[in-house]
Amino acid sequence: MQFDFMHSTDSLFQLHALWQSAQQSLLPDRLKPWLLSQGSLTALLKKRCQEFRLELVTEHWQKLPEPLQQQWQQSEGLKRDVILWCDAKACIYAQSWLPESTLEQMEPLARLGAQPLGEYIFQHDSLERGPIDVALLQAGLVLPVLGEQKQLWARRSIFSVQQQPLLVQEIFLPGVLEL
Ligand SMILES: C=C(O[C@@H]1C=C(C(=O)O)C=C[C@H]1O)C(=O)O
Repeated sequence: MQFDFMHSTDSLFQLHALWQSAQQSLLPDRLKPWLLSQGSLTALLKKRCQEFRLELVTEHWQKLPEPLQQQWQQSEGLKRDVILWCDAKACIYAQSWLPESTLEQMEPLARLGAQPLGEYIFQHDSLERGPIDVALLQAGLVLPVLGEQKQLWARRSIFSVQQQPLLVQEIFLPGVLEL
């Protein structure tokens, strides 16, 4: 299935999703291990497929969403959207926000390109992962090709690397269930 992300929402913040603690959520059994995985999702996917591929959808310097401006007391950062493919199955649509202070502290994060974000941050001893929140997103708002009827589970965490924050949001696409 070819995904048309060009019309996807610019920011998942626009979806006004109901994010809840993963620990307090009733999660589907088949996705639970993926949604609760504390380690690198990239590493987990790579173990489950022959050919892993990262598709860089967008990487733009822009205003942070209002909630992140408040939380991080910064106004701008890098928004990075990728699709993680496993054996030609689209598995994860990830949208990450990296504020200016984080990029100043770790310059390679500003030029990851096709290198998975996880491969960089999980090699740092200073990496800390905040709690995982989950939400059930109206897929049609993110993936029009899936139509309104589909709902997709998503998770998000705020990481800290060398005491600098970044937000990672991951939407689990139907391909994950085929692995
Ligand atoms: C945070 C990770 O990085 C993965 C890769 C991403 C990227 O390259 O932008 C974003 C989110 C993750 O799916 C991870 O591997 O857990």
